[in-house]
Formats: sequence, structure tokens, C-alpha cells
Amino acid sequence: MADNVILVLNAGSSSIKFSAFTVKTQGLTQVMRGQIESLATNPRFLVGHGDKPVQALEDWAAPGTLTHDEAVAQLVAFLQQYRDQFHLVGVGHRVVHGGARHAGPALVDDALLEELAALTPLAPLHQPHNLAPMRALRSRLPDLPQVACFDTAFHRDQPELAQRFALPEAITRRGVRRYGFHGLSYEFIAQALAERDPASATGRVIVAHLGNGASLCAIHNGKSVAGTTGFTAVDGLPMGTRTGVLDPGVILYLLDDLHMNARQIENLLYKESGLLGVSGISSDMRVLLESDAPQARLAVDLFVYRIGREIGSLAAALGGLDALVFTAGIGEHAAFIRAAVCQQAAWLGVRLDEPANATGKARINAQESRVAVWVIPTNEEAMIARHTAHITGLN
Ligand SMILES: Nc1ncnc2c1ncn2[C@@H]1O[C@H](COP(=O)(O)OP(=O)(O)O)[C@@H](O)[C@H]1O
Ligand SMILES: CC(=O)OP(=O)(O)O
Ligand SMILES: [Mg+2]
Repeated sequence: MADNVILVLNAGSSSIKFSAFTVKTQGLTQVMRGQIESLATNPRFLVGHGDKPVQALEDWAAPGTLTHDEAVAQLVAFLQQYRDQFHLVGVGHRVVHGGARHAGPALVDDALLEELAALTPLAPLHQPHNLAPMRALRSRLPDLPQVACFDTAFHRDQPELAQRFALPEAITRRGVRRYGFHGLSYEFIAQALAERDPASATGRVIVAHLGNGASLCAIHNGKSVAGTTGFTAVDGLPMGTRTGVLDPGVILYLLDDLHMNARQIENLLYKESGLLGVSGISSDMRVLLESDAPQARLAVDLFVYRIGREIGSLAAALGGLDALVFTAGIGEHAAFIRAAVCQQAAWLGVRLDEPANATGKARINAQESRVAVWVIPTNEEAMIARHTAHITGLN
């Protein structure tokens, strides 16, 4: 007999992640997870079942590059083989921008789709890819409950000062404020840290979500209090292809002196900068870490330097630091970057246990460290499944 299943879709800037969760009276179980990653650089299709690690699908004909739409088509074709095993009872979607109105997940209907589409200019690398599968499913299976889970929701209760730009009130009232992103990841990590290290989880924590999109979040007693991303997910740290923080005067210079238009500037800020722009080689940290080119080293050094400075800023917002957590593609896998970041944060009392870091342990601080340091794999899909089950009354 087929199991009742919640499917989760998570379109990141460089990947499509997906998961299937069975829904039973005893709770949700993640029975499948996977991703089509490195869409624009070197696509790979990885799948894992249950507790098994994800593995590359070897018979998959890997194309040179894939758009998000093409990747979703590949995923739909792959999932066909589970048609008789999975009885779909709900679909949960990661939606990067939820605007000012959404402090929690929402059931998808036409009005919501329209509202979220209007936020596309604030998340051009994500929002269209988050909404397209919702529309396709809604037209084919209109009775299937779909739930939008927002990256911004976890940050909506940040203190007013943390959300505010120094802009006139009339512009602030139009919603021009810091929203913050990667919230589903931070919500998952806050809960996971509470299970592993309850003492730190009630304290002052900085989580470094370092993926193709990268940000830091200051969390106090499980609640987001400040972060590096803002009105859009281009602010904060340099990312795979995004600038991160930039003097707004640069935009005026590009407009007035280099005669660039808004779309050209958008491309520059979102797609041509960050690790790719500085290195001129790749947006992929794996490629840069393996390269001997000085520009690759510069891009990596700038990434680490900016993380170090932003950790200082968030530690100031928190009034100190009890724990530092690394997560997402780079945070989970790049021991070199973790070591370099911990070095930058030594003044806060961070001391790394080098062998623990190099061998992939979960707790990586040295005994004498004043700050607990953890590597916790994120699972945005699990967070989305929990929200989806809850809001649809499935579990
Ligand atoms: N072993 C690794 N070493 C260094 N970087 C890695 C490794 N594995 C993945 N990454 C980095 O993680 C990034 C993807 O992170 P991820 O969180 O999956 O991205 P997305 O932002 O698309 O959700 C890749 O661009 C790559 O640079
Ligand atoms: C908001 C964001 O940058 O997401 P991702 O890291 O998945 O691209
Ligand atoms: Mg991501």
C-alpha cells in the first residue's frame, strides 16, 4: 500500500533540493532526500534514502549546465518511479521572500501566488523558481494542499532597530526594511542546537549559513535578533555570485558615470560578483580551494575576512558570544574555511580543535575555548515538512 507522503521542494540559488516524508500517526519520517546541485557550473543529481548518505545518480546524463526549470523537469521525471509508493498528501515549498505580512507558513492559493510574485524583484535568483512549481502543481492537482514556508518568517520578530534602515519614515512604511533570509535553515539549527547543546542554545549564538547564498544570524535563546541579509539576499557576506554589503554610493556611480541601467546593475550585483567576480574563475568554493591562482585565493580570503568582520558586528548585537555554528554547503564541508573563520574570531575566545575540525566531528572547539563551536548539517526540508504537516493538519 502507498504511504501518505509530503513532498518538499527547495530551490536555492545553485540547486534544487527535494525530500519526501511519510506521514504516520507516530510522526514524519524523511524517506528520501536529494538535490540537483551546481546547476550553472557542473550539475550533479544526488539522492539518499532514509538514513543513507546522498549518492550521485550514476546513470544520469549530466548536462553542461541546467536552468532551474530544466532541473525541476528532471526531478519530476525521476519521481515518476515512486508513483505507486507515494500517495501525495501535501507539498511544502521554500519561498525565499515572504515580505512584511508573513511571520509563519501559509497555504497556497491564487491570491498568495500573486502577492509573492510581486516580491520577485527583491529575490530575483529565487522567487521565480520557488513559485513556478507551485503554479504547475496547482493547475495539474488543484486539490492538493500546498504550503509556502518563508525564509524571512524566522526573522520577523527581530527588534525594531535590527530591522530598520536609517531612511525616512515614508519609505520605511513602504516595507523598505531588513527582512533577513535563510530563516528555515536558522530555525532548524536553533532546534538542532537545543537538542545537542541546551546550555549554548539558550545563550548568544551566531550561525554561519555558508552556501552558494551565505549569511550569518545572531540568535539569542532560540530567537533571531540580527542578521547580515537585509531587504534582499544580496546584502551581507560576499556569496557565490553576489556582492554582499556594498557602499550604496557605488550604485550611483554605476548609474551616473558608467551609464549602467537597473537590469545591468542587478546582473552585476547578483550574478557576476562575489566569489565568481573576485576570482574570475568560479562561484564554487570547491574549485577555488583547489586552485593555485592568486585571484582564487583573494576571493577566499575576502570571503573569510568579511565573515570575521560580520561576526564581530553580530557579537556586538548579542553582547558576547557563547556558540558559533557552521552549516550549509561550505560550512558543513570546508574544514579550511571553518578554521580560517575561527582564527578571525579568536579575539572572542574561539579556539578550534584542529583534528576534530579536519575529521568532520560535530563539536569542533578546543577544551579551553570560551565559545562552543559546532558543525550541524542544515535540513531546511525537514523544517518545511514540519510546517506543512502542522498547517494542513496532517500531523
Ligand atoms: N566539499 C566542499 N568543500 C567546499 N565547498 C563546498 C563543498 N561542498 C559544497 N560546497 C559549496 O557549497 C555550495 C553549495 O551550498 P548549498 O548550501 O547547497 O547551496 P544553495 O545556496 O544552492 O542552497 C557550493 O557552491 C560549493 O561552493
Ligand atoms: C536566500 C539565499 O541566498 O538562498 P540560497 O543560499 O539557497 O541561494
Ligand atoms: Mg540554500
